[in-house]
Amino acid sequence: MPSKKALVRRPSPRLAEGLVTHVERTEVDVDLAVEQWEAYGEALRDHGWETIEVEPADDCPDSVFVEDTVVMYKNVALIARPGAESRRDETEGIEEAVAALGCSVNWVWAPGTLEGGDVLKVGDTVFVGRGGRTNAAGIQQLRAAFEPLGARVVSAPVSKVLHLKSAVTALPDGTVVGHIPKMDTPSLFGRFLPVPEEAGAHVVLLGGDKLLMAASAPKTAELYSDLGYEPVVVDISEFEKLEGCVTCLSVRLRGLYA
Ligand SMILES: NC(=O)NCCC[C@H](N)C(=O)O
Repeated sequence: MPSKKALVRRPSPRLAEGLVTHVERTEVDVDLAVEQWEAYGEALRDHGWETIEVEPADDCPDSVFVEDTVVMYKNVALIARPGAESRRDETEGIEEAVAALGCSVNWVWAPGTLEGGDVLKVGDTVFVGRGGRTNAAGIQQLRAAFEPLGARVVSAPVSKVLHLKSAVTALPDGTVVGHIPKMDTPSLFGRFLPVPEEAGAHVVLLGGDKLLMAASAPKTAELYSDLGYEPVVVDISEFEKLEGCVTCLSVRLRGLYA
């Protein structure tokens, strides 16, 4: 039976200093963010996930966005090399966490940059966004790490949003969902469903028909319900102010041998 473990990382007290690139900076309520983070973890646990806290990285304002620090494929963890220099120190704690779980560990090396938010896995296809945070060398290294394990790596331009997964994720049947105004190349994704809200494009697959998604996408939640899915809604407003979404607050591990 596949493991259902999820890595999460407690928000830094410096969260409000987190990076913003494609949105205007607005004030972040750090206490509220911590409450929202607790509720997010609760939602994972309520649906059978064991949450594992990565050692906090309090000097790194964006460290709560743990997804960006590692990419998992089967039992192999590829430690990212964030394109944002202020995020580079975040990877130390994640290395320890994945090694402790018995993963085989690989690294992205300079001049490569890669952030986990740019990587979308749909079965054995691994889409990787080439944009502000992930460069061509990073993509080549991802290919070298995962193609020998059976992955097919497909690269996609990303210019309108922070990461590939700020624009697209996928439903349990592999249909890619995205908000077209934020996408560079909708035709790249094969079976594709457009959704009416940007945050509606972000789903975390909790298992079965359950989709974890943000409260800021009510029309898309209705669309998913109509299609037979069960949205599990969490409010992540304070993270959205920093261009975070539901996907970036955890790393789900399903391919562990343990
Ligand atoms: N995977 C993600 O969507 N990560 C969000 C990162 C937001 C953070 N403020 C950053 O700019 O790096």
